Amino acid sequence: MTRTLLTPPPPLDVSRTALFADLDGTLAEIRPRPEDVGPDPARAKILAELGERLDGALAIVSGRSLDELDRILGGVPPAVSATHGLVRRGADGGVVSIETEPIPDWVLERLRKACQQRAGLLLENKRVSAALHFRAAPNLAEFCVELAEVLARESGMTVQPGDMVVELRPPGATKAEAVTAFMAEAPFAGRRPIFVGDDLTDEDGFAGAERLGGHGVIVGPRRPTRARYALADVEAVLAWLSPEA
Ligand SMILES: O=P(O)(O)OC[C@H]1O[C@H](O[C@H]2O[C@H](CO)[C@@H](O)[C@H](O)[C@H]2O)[C@H](O)[C@@H](O)[C@@H]1O
Repeated sequence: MTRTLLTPPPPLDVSRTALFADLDGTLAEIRPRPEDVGPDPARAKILAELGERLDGALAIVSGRSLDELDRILGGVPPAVSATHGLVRRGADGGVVSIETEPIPDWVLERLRKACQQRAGLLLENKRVSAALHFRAAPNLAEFCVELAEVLARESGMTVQPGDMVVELRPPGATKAEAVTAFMAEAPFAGRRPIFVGDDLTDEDGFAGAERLGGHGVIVGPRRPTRARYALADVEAVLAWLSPEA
């Protein structure tokens, strides 16, 4: 982990790189609510071109559900990992779900009740996990984390902290395992993994890339990090990934 000043990454070596990118805060600007993020023609063009330049070795590795990723990205690139590594779709379109049990109803009910009783909280049901968002009520951060911890103890689920959000998810796969699984398959195998992301779960992605001889690129000011390079914001990421870079 480092707190020292990190420099921007060198231009992508597209012939040898497998690129893994987070979505929110990395390829898409943070918005007040998850549903405020939608398709974007400029980003879509950059990703389509990048996928071609990398011969398909491009995957989005996100905390979003698979349906959400398809709504926002329109299936480009085809390779995605959803719900922090619990679901994965390969470059060939095959979907692998590591955990298929839906989040228990009683857990959802307790989260729903908390949202009904406190203005500003938002529940995102991702079927195998649930996110309690407090971006509109930052003063409730501690309450949300404590509630998630209680529910995790009672349900055997895991607490996943994030950017103005706390999630409950089954224990198991992380973004690191998603990177490892992609790297065992064509067209990723034999390339050097680079993972770009902004949030806490992206540290798992950075670790996964490092373990296979690659590295991480952190977006924004969050520190400490195990990433080797840094980019300031979404705009800088999209510029780095563009053919003109
Ligand atoms: O791994 P990511 O692709 O970065 O997904 C992480 C979470 O992103 C979404 O929430 C975040 O973005 C929202 C839209 O900008 C924002 O309103 C929220 O405060 C952020 O936490 C998504 O809703 C979550 O399901 C993802 O886990």
